[in-house]
Order: sequence, then structure tokens, then C-alpha cells
Amino acid sequence: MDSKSPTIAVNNGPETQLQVIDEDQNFSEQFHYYMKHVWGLADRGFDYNMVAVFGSQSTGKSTLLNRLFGTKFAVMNEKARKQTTKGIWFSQASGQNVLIMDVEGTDGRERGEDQEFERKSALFSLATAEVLLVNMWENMVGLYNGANMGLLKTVFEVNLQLFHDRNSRKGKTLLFFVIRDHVSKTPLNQLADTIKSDLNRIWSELSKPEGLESCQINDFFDFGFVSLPHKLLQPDQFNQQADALRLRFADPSNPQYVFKQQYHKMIPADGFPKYAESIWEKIVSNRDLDLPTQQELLAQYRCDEIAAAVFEAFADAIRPLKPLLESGRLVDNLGEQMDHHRHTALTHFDKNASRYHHEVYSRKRKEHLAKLNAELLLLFLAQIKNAAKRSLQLFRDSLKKRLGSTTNSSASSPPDYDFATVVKAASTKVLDRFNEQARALILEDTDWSYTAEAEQLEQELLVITDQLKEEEIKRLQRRLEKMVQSKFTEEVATLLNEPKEDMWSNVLRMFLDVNEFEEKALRRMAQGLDVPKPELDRLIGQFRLTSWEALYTRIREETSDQMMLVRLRTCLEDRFRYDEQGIPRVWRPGDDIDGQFGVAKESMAKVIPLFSKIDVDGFELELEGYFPSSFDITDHIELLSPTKQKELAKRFQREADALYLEAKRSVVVTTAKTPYWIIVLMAVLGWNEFITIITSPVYLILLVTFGTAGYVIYVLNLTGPVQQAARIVAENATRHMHNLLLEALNRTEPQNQPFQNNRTMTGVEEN
Ligand SMILES: Nc1nc2c(ncn2[C@@H]2O[C@H](COP(=O)(O)OP(=O)(O)OP(=O)(O)O)[C@@H](O)[C@H]2O)c(=O)[nH]1
Repeated sequence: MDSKSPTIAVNNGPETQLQVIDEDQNFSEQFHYYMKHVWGLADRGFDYNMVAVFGSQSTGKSTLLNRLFGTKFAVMNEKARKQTTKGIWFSQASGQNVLIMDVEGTDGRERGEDQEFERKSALFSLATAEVLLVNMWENMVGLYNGANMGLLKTVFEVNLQLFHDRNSRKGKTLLFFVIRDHVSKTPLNQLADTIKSDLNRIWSELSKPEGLESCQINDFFDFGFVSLPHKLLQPDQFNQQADALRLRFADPSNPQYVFKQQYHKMIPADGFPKYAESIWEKIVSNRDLDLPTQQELLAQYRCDEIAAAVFEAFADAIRPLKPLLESGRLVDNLGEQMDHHRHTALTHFDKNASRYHHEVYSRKRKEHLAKLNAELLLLFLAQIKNAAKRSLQLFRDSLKKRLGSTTNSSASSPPDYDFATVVKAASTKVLDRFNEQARALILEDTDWSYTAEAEQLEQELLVITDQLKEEEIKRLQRRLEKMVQSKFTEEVATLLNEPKEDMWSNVLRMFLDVNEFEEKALRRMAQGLDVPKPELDRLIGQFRLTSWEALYTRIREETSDQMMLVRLRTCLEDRFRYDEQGIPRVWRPGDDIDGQFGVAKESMAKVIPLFSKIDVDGFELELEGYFPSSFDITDHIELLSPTKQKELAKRFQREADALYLEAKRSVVVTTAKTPYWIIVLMAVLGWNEFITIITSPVYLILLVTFGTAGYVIYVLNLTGPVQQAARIVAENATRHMHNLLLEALNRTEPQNQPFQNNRTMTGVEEN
């Protein structure tokens, strides 16, 4: 309301006065605006004063006010001689924090016998003004009507009505009589005595309410008397004394300064328009006017209004914090910031609201504080939530960093930390930090708590610890698996390449040894990870299964068709093409190829059955209870099914045939003789080429190179491997030729078949 600019046309001059109550007894909506923007008094707190003028109509009241306070109240036109001031006008004393109230004159012929407005305006003035100026002519002193005695009786009556409760009465009101046109020789004090005796008489005649029977007029009023010379007849004296009188209102250092603290109605200036309005509303509606209640109501209204304005500013100030917190960030010094904003809001509230009714103010302050706290609680909770999240992240990171530093170390090397100690240290650090952050957020006069959040955080730390422990164990398991895999890769191939009776026992021994070694590492790590015994047993069982799986897979790789064929061929070659001392055999005519081949064939008979399954005989005791009970090792030892064994035997047979034929062919080659005349003929015919080669550096170098290579191959007896390499390279191209040769040989030597019965060299029965 107070921000609305005035729409009422002001009376006679610049807008410095306002008809607050019009002749129809309506209260002006512009009062708030004038207080704040025209008179600038709204922010003065109690630092303002208020004067009201009373008196009969057209007795120069407005003239007096204008002369004393520099106001511009309308003054009666001499010729018209009719009532000028209607209702109640307000203005500000020029250059002073003084509100002047020009009240419609009494005895006005315009209102006739209607004394109601007089009573209402008296009530209104007594409830608001510190000083009531009573304006009267000197010659009226001693007369009942002319001296406003009727009006004063009304004033006294309404005063008793207002302050019938002794406890609610605070201070007094100054009745300041201004006797105009003091032209007689009667001294002022005599005039004052006459007025005082009249007043006492009126007071004594008043019927006092219960409890106030014995009270005196001076309990409620102080009296002041002053006279002014005739304005028209003695203008100089009038002006001189009017100036002197003006100083009594304007100069606080004046010994006769009229505004004493005890007269002040103690209505804060910002609440005065509302107070005046509600009082007037009560007066107009003829309801009992109870000033203390009014002041309480005003206090409630104004405290709410002040709190709302302060809260708006407070909400604006903390608004930027919300999105930050909602985005999950931790706001630095949030506790301090919240405290600062709350302190500012309370200070502003206190500054404006503490002037009002104390109990109401205290109650409203509590409400205001509770509202501020409720708003800040949201920030507090958001920050706590973010702090907890950050704490979890910090905990996770610090543990990962600490534990991660060991992940690159060998699985077999002992851990350089104790998991429980590391977790405890990290957890304590994070919780301490969280508690510190949360504590810094707790504001005075709040019942905020973060115990539940701290407990929740602790629980979540435990969950993370378990997760990390699980991850760590998995990582450890993976490392161990890799370790055993790499060991099996090397060892299994070596052991299986020697297909002897004790082959499987060597493999199983190796398996158990490797496991034992890695299990030691697992136990050490588990101890560091604070793994309980049953869990460790489960992990070891799991590890053994995985390890067996790795071994079994590795062995199966080694026993694939291709690998088996290579292995069988290698074994056969070792036995057939090398003698007992390991020296390669060179077959010559007359050598017992068939016999040697038979021996080799005999030794190969047990190879395929040996590889048919992992033989765990002899390890029953060691393997008993070695694996988890759900695992039956007999389901995981078969390598070659009977069908597969037969198929392999068949395929190996062909390989063996080729080896046998190769040996036979080498004998044929070495026994073939070249006729001498052919040699002579070649020498004669090739003489020219021979000369060309030995005279050409290029041919000579090529000859020497190939000759040297041939010699080395011959000396080192590498013709076999070289031939084999050449054969593999040219296998496809020569396959056809090879078949033709086989056919030709079969035609020439049908009696030289290597196998006479249906038992093969691998020991597998032919179908
Ligand atoms: N004799 C005399 N006349 C005065 C004095 N002061 C004012 N007047 C005249 O009295 C008349 C009324 O003056 P106002 O100031 O309008 O009187 P008022 O009491 O405010 O009148 P309402 O507002 O109509 O009640 C004017 O014509 C003034 O010139 C004074 O001190 N002595």
C-alpha cells in the first residue's frame, strides 16, 4: 500500500499535507505512502514526535500550526468565514521529524449538534499524539463552551476509556494551551489557573471507571500554557512570541522543550499508519478501543510484515546456493555463509520489529528464526548428503590407491599392507572429516543433527569395504589363475612330450606342487584382507577347481588331433630314425629296415592309450578331499574317447607308412649306380660349361655357395630334415608325383608290405 503514489488532490499547495480522515470518516490509503515517501518518516523508528491541535472552528488553529511548524494547512478565507479544516489532516513540520495533526474544529455549525466526530477525533488524537495543542481566545477563558471545556471533558472521558487499565497506561499526554489574542492585562499564570480550576472541576465531575476512582488528572496529563499577542493588532510581538514558541517544539536543548520521552506513544514510525488506521477503524465502528490490544495487533501485523520482507531478502541471498548443492557440490564455508545470512536476517528483523510490543516481538522472532532455520535446514541436509557422497568417493579412491599399489606386484610376493588396518585408517579419516564438515554446519539455536547420516555413512563404508575386498580377492584369483596357467603351459608340454609310464604321475605332482605354492600366496593375501577362515577355505577350493580346469584345458590342447599326430610322429621318428645313442640312421642296402620299423612300432603301441585319460592312480590319498565335495575328478580326466583313439591310430598309420616308404626310397637312391661312360660323356660335353663357371665370378660364387651348403648338409647328415622341409613346402605340388611313385613301387615290390596282420603299431585294433 505504501508504495502507491497518491491520487488524492491535496489541499492548497504542494503535496506536503494529507487528509488522513476525510469528512465522511474514511481513512486515507495514502497515509503509508506519505509517511514513507513524502515525509520520509517511516524509517525513523521512535525518533519522531506528534502534535495534534484542538479548538473551536475558525480560531486560527491552522494559522498557528503553519506559523509554528512551517506547514501549509489551509487557512480560512476572511470573506467566506466558513469552516476550512474538515476531517483530520496530517503534515510534517518543516525540517523536523514531527507529524502535525490538524483536527476539524469543534462547535462547527456545519456539523450542528453532532458531537460524535469531536469524540472520535479526541480518541484518535489521544491514542496517537504526544502533545495536544488546545487553541482558545483569551476572552473565552472561563467560558464553558468558548474555552473548549466541553471538548476537554470529552478528552478526559475518552482518556479514561482508553487507559482504564492502570497497567496499560504508559506515560502522559501534554495538554498545551495556546491562548490567542492575549491583549488584556491579566497575566498568563492567572489565565492558566482559571483554566486549571475549570479542568479540575470537570475531572472531579467525571464518573471514573472501576479502579480509577481515586486517580488524579495529573496522573494522565501534564499541562502547558502559553499566550500569543493579537496577530493583527500586535503583529511584531505576535511574530516574536510565535518564534519563541516554535523553538520549544524545534530545539531539544531548549529548557522548555515540549517533547518529553514520557509523552511518546511508542509506536514505531513504520507501523504508525497501520496503527492509526486500525485505531480509527475501531473508533468508527464504536467498538471498545483498547490501546494495548491495538499495539499488540499492530506488533503482530508489523512483525509479520517485517519478517516477510526480511525473509524475501534472505531467500534471495541463499537462492544461488541451492543449485550448487543440488548439483552435488560441496559449498565452501556453508556453515559460515548460513550463519551470516541468518544473522543478517535476524538483525534486520530485530532492528525494525524490536520496537513493537515486546512479547509479540519475542514470539514473532522465534517464528521468524524457525522459518529461517527451516529454510537453512534444506541447505544443511543437501550439504550433508553431498559430504557423505564425497566421503564415500574419497574412501573408495584412497583404498583403491592404497590397495591398487600392490596389484602390480607379484601374486607370490606377500602384500605390503594389512587390509583391516588400511580400511580402518581410511574409514576413520573419512568419518572424522565428515563429522568435522557436518559440525561446521550446525547453527546455534537449532536442533539439527547428523547422527543418522553419520551412521548411514558408516554402513556404506562397510559395504564399500566388502565390495573392495571382493574385488581384491577376485583380482588375486585372476593373478593366481594366470600364474598357474603360465606354469602349466610350459610344464605340461614338456612332460607330455615324454610319453612314459610315469608321465601322469609327473603331471599330477607338478600340479599339486604349483597349487601348493600359489595357495601359500593366497593364504598370505587372504590374511591381509582379513578373510575369515570358512571364506578362505571356500576360496582355496575354488582356486583348486580353477587350477584343475586350467590344467585339464592345457592337457586337452596338448592332446588335440594335430598335436597328438605330431607327438606320435616325433616319437616314432625318434625310435626309427635314430639309434640307441641318438645318432641319425643312414639306411644302406642290407640294413634291417623292417626289423627296426617293427621295434619302433612296438614301442608306439602304448602311446595312444596312455593319452586316453589323465591317470590319477597313486594319487587317491592326496586327492581325497582336495577338491570341493561337489567336484568329481573322474568326470574331468578323460582326454581321448575310444572312437577318437581309433581315428588317431588310423591317421597315424598313414604318417608311419610314409616314414617307412621314405626310408626304403633312400636305400633305392643310394644303391642306384651311374655308368662310367656317362660320367666321361658328361665331362666332355660339360667341359665348356665347367670352364664358363670357373671363369665367371658370379657362377663361381654361386657354385662355391651351393657346394658349401651341400657339403655342410652332407657332413652334418641333415639331408633328412632338409628333404622333409622341402617336401612340406612342395607337398601339394608333389602329391600327385608321390602317388605315381607309390603305384610304381607297389608294382615292382609287392612282397615288401610292412604290416602282415591286422594289429597296428599303435596297439589299437583295426575294425
Ligand atoms: N484575531 C486573530 N485572528 C486570527 C489569528 N490567527 C488567525 N486568525 C484568523 O482567523 C481566521 C481563521 O483562521 P484559521 O487558521 O483558518 O482557523 P481554523 O481554526 O484553522 O479554522 P477551521 O480550520 O475552519 O476550524 C483567519 O481569517 C485568520 O486570519 C489570531 O491570532 N488572531
